Amino acid sequence: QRHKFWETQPVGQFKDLNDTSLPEGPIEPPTPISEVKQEPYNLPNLYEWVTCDINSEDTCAEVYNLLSNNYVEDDENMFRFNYSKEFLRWALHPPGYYKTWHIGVRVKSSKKLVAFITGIPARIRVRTDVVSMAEVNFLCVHKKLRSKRLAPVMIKEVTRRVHLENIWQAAYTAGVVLPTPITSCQYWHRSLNPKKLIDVGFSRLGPRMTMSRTLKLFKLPDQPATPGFRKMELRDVPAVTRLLRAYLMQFVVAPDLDELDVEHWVLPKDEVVDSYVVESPENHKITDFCSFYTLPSSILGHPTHSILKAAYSYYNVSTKTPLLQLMNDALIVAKHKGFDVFNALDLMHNESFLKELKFGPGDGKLHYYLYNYRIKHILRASELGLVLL
Ligand SMILES: COc1cccc(CC(=N)NC(=O)c2cccnc2OC2CCNCC2)c1
Repeated sequence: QRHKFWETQPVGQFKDLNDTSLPEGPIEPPTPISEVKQEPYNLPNLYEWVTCDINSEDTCAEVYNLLSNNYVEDDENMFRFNYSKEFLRWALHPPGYYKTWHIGVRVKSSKKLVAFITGIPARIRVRTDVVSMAEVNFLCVHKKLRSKRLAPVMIKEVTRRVHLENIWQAAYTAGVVLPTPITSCQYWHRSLNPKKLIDVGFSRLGPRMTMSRTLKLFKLPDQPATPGFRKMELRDVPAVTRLLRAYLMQFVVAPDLDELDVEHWVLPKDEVVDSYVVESPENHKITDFCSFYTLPSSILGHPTHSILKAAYSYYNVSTKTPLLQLMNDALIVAKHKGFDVFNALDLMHNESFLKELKFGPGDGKLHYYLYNYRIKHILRASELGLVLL
């Protein structure tokens, strides 16, 4: 009964894992748009499809509330992602987005939003192959409607709407193992506000550690160490795009970002995404760059704290400043901005700084998937250059 749905889908199947005769690339060929199912999939009777216009304040608030109350929790159900409305507008409106890929399910009678799933277009390179894909995210079914098998029909519907735009591949992540991960990343956390993290049960006081010893362990300087370290500005987009494109070429799977993508995804946006460049003081060249996005979590059932302010490592490029020093500067500015914790996955070159910068391993993994694209061998996390929100 496991993976009853995924065994019907064009994804790497566990049974094919050792079959090295299967070629890398699309599993099924595209079909003519006229042969794509033209009408939405059937929902159980009480429910109806709705396209969610995230630009509408009311709809955005409905999506925010659905996710805030029903989206992903940690393994111990102590925290739940709390994506903000401005974050959702940012995440769902990249260059070339399709409104029709922001899909909701309402109760016909009450019009209550009870489920959601999204796709956004992205060009993803796999080795030397640049593929137009959908990045699928924010799959959420209201807690009261779980195990009604709504998720498979949500996935089929977003797939259908992606097919209608002549796109045949997708990328997505999950905290659970499905057929079949292209890689699995361990997540890591760096305490910035250890007292609050211990108060809310996110972290525990280490063995033989006092609170004052713990505060000292995680203490950070007030200012970044790197000369020329400053917030990214619009005028930096061409240089950052060149840096990022060159850097991402070393990974097996990575986004193919142009200047418009970099302007959207990496330019600082208050309470959504922060990015910094290192401008060399002598020749004013941009030599390095780091970024992190803002994803708070609700703290479930705590008497005095309701929100955990978390920064998530995004894209970082070091060509002159050692990555260790660049990321320490990212920690310093994140602390300065009031974040409680800085999270990172062990993809790209992150492994090289995690332990030294006092990150601790999280209690779970994030698995990456491609839809309708076979990868011959599972990748090492360090071969992955794609960060999903
Ligand atoms: C601390 O609050 C949490 C609230 C919900 C879940 C988790 C654990 C977890 N599942 N974390 C991650 O998936 C994660 C850990 C480090 C970096 N990125 C991550 O996920 C990102 C990327 C995938 N979409 C969610 C955000 C933690």
